[in-house]
Amino acid sequence: MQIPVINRSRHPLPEYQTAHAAGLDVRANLAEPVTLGPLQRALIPTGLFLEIPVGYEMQVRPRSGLAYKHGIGLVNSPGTIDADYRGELKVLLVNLSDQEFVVQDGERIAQLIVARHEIVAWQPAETLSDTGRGTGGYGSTGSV
Ligand SMILES: O=c1ccn([C@H]2C[C@H](O)[C@@H](COP(=O)(O)OP(=O)(O)OP(=O)(O)O)O2)c(=O)[nH]1
Ligand SMILES: [Mg+2]
Repeated sequence: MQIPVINRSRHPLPEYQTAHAAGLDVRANLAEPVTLGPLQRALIPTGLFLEIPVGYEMQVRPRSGLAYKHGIGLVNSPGTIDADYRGELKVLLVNLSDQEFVVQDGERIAQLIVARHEIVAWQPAETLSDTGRGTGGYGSTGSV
């Protein structure tokens, strides 16, 4: 898929790091490093502006290495980039560890996945079809 992109960052475009990676690693574009204290969050700019095709969305997902080693996640995981968004792609990092974490300029902070989505037309109804599950949820099937 081709996605028009304006790169106003000092860094390369997001890239697949291995042959069959699902996610394109995206880099922070920072004039100076950002320090995240425990439980602090920050909207990190990327310098990228995209035009995602209609009928598709982009998901911004955490990197497991940052999550495991430093407790860095995304507050809104997965972030959703809409096809009609023309602003700068930003990444909402949160520090879930008890140590400070410094986000460096050019650091790969998240990964981007493009996915097709349906467009819903609601069909108002009075009843819904019967199922074995019915209204059960939230652990109704047990844990073992
Ligand atoms: O991690 C994210 C999430 C969102 N966005 C941008 C693109 C997206 O299309 C727009 C709106 O995001 P969302 O719909 O999740 O936020 P909202 O709180 O519903 O804002 P809005 O009222 O603008 O839709 O913000 C990002 O750059 N990064
Ligand atoms: Mg919205």
